[in-house]
Formats: sequence, structure tokens, C-alpha cells
Amino acid sequence: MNMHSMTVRGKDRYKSGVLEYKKMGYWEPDYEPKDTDIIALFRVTPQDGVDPIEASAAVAGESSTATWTVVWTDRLTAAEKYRAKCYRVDPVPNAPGQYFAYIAYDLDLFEPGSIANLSASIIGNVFGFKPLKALRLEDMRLPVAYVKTFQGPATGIVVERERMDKFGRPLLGATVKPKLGLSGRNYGRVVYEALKGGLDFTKDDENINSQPFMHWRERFLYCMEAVNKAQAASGEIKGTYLNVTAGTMEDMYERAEFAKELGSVIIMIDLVIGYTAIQSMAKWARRNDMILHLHRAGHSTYTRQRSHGVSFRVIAKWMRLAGVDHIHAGTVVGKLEGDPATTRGYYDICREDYNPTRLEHGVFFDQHWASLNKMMPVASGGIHAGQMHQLLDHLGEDVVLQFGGGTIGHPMGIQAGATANRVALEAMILARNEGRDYVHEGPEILAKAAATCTPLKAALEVWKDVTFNYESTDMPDYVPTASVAM
Ligand SMILES: O=C(COP(=O)(O)O)[C@H](O)[C@H](O)COP(=O)(O)O
Ligand SMILES: [Mg+2]
Repeated sequence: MNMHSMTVRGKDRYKSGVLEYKKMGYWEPDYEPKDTDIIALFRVTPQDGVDPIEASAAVAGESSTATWTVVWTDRLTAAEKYRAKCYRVDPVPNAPGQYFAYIAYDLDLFEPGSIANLSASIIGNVFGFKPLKALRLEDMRLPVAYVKTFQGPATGIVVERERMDKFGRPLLGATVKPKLGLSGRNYGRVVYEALKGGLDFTKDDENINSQPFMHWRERFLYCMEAVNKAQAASGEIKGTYLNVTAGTMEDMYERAEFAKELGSVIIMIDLVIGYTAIQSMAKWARRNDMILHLHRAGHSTYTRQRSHGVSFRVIAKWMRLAGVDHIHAGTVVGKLEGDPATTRGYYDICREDYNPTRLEHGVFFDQHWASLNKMMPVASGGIHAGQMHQLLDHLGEDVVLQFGGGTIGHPMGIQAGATANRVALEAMILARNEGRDYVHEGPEILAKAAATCTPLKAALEVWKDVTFNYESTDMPDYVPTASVAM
């Protein structure tokens, strides 16, 4: 690096001549990624005047071996091998000033089985790099050799269905509401009524831990009493996701052990506990035959903006490696953002053994999952019985459909809310199994089922106008085309 260039100030500071990552070897247009390389696809928005290829090479540099200048000690390493290599840069169609940069990383740059280590490189410093206006990690290709170093989902969809004794339909759940403030006794009543009314699961909310109005042991005791009573009353297996999220690992382990002691089939954690804590809890869940539910609390702070942050498809991939069994993955039709095609891509990541590239779903790479278990996607956020045909159509059968307000807000009460959801689902599954066009005939099928089910009739009546049709911020707006490198 020419030391003189470091004295340039202001806007000129970012002119291409100042960045020398290309010269340092982080741009290799002829590089053919190896099967064992990890590949990251970034959406790079360079500052005005910064050459896109230089900016992309800088991303490769800053997310692997480089600092801002060449250092003598590079010569003491196999720098050729350890340098990440940006090998392709394409302009993003319909997004002036944005570029897709493909970067390959040698497998030896990463510790086996550690999301913390992977993320410290790939999203470590580089998002704050001054020559970039914005940066988004869109997708990653994880080689089989790397995937195999992770445990993967503790239980998986197949064994979950066996343990729950539920087949051939989506599972049904509800988040207890209001989110905060209920006493243990009243909380337990919600769980009992929702389960007895026909749901398979109830769930703690993301911010229910151990507050003055209900300490965690209180919650666990009342919830498991409710589960046991509802199982006895219905003859079905029931579960409630006991949120073990806490301030320390010690507390989380203590809560998880108590959940196990009480006979719970499932525990829950929040994404905000961090990657290492998630991996530890996944190992605990595997050792203790427990289903592990992950609420993606916090993700929208970095997944929602189209030009900056990390796509949820990357988080979904990391979570499958880390080993959770359930993951919130969007609803398409509910209150929270997410368009059908992109959401479908997230569901594919959860449920397929192998993801072929599907640019229309925002899936940029073939991804082999090396026999890691599948994750159950969870659809939650503003959904109700009147949308059952759309939910089944968009999300398929291996999914948990969770109706919080859509159960507990039912005009005839919680049990009726649960019954409305169960009857709507079974009517739709029956129609599907009979080969009917349940999507287009959905409203008729629901109306017919409602004729003999007053709770469903009331649900359809009260929520008939509830739709959330806002434009998504995460539409797949592109299909990569010509490379600006050529
Ligand atoms: O409490 C709810 C939904 O409640 P309700 O069913 O009453 O709307 C969940 O926390 C959200 O689903 C999270 O969103 P996501 O699932 O997208 O992570
Ligand atoms: Mg919630």
C-alpha cells in the first residue's frame, strides 16, 4: 500500500485509487470456487465515486484476512489460500448503485461447528466499513464438509410428529396474550382452554421470562398442569413452549431441567440470546429428547431493510446448523412483513434435504443439508381461521400455524377460538385430500364447515375484514444478469 494515499481526506478518501484491495489479491475474476469453499453473496452499495469492484474486494478483505494496508506478516502465512476471493460482481437489476458481490472463503478460515466464529468473519467488522453506504448479506452456500460439523436440529420434523402423534396436517398453536401481566393461574387457564379447544401447542411470548407478576417456576407449574389436564380431557398429546430465555446460561439450563422434570415435550428460546447460547441449548435439547422452539425475536432490526443488514434466509440457514427444531419463518398473509416468494425460500431452507437455486425465491445457491434434520417453520403474527386455505396453500403441511389473537380474541372465548381454528383446518385438509381446489373454494369450504360449528361461524364473522396487504420491503427484485467485471 502506498502510504501517501492514506493522507487523502474527505470524499476523495473513498475514491477507488485509495482502496487497494484489488491489488492486494481480494479480487480474482478467474477464481473457480471449490466445492469446499463457503460462498457469501453480499449486496454492496459503494459510496459515491467508489469503484464497485474495489468495494466488493474490500468486503472480501475485511471479512477475511485484511486490514486497511498490507502488513509484513502476510508473508508469514499462506496468504493466497486464506484471502477471501471476490470472483464476481453484478449490478442489481432495478437498484441503481447496488451490486451483488460473490465472495469465496476457504474452509480453513472457520472453526468447525461454530456460528459465532462464522459470523465474526462474515458480519464482523465489514458492515461498518466507511467506503460502503450499505451492505447486506443476501445468501450463503455452506459446503457439505462444513454443514457436517454441526449437530443440526435436535429433534427434527419426523420425530416431532412421532412424539406428538400428529400426522398429515399442519400443527396448531397459539401465543398466550396479553404478552405481559397475567398471573400464573390465569396464564395456565389460557393454556388449558386453548389446548382443550383443539390446539396442539400453546406458547409463551418472546418477552415472558421471570417478571414480578409471574416468576418462571409459577408459569411452568401452571402451564404443565394445564397441559396434563388438557391431554386427559382430549386424549391427545399437547405441548406448551416453555420459554427458558434468561440472563445467563446457568439460569437457562436450570429452567430447561425443570421443564423436563415436569414432563414438557418442548422448550423455547429467543434469538436474542445469541448464537453460542442457541447452540448450547440445542445440544441440551438433543441430550434430553426435547423439541427446541426458536422465536426470532429481534431479527427485523437487521433483516428488514433491503439494502443493509442480513437476510432472514441466512439466519434460517445458521439456525438449521445451530440445531433448533422450530423457527418463526413468516406467514405471508399476517400482520408482519414478508412476501410469498421470499417467505417460500425461507420455508425451503427449513424443510428440504437439498435446496436447488431458485432465484425467484431469493435462493441463490444450491445447498445440500448433509442429512441434518429438518426444522419445522412456524407461521405466526396476525393470522386467523378465515385465512386457513391461504395458509395451507402458501405454507404447506409441515408447519405450525399459530393464532394468538386469533384464538384468545375469539368473541366466544378461548376454547371456542381454538375449536374454530381446528375445525377450519380439518375442513381444509379434508377438501385438499379429496382433490378439491381448496384455495379457490376456500371461503365456501369454511362457510360450509361453519354451518355446523358456531365458534367457526363467529370467527369468520368477526375477522372477515382483517387482511394485511401492505407492500413488502423484501420483494425479490432481481435475477442476477451480466457481470460488470466483464
Ligand atoms: O406473538 C406473536 C404473534 O401473536 P399474534 O398471533 O396474536 O399476532 C409472535 O411473537 C409473532 O408471531 C412473531 O413474529 P414472527 O413469527 O414473524 O417472528
Ligand atoms: Mg410474540
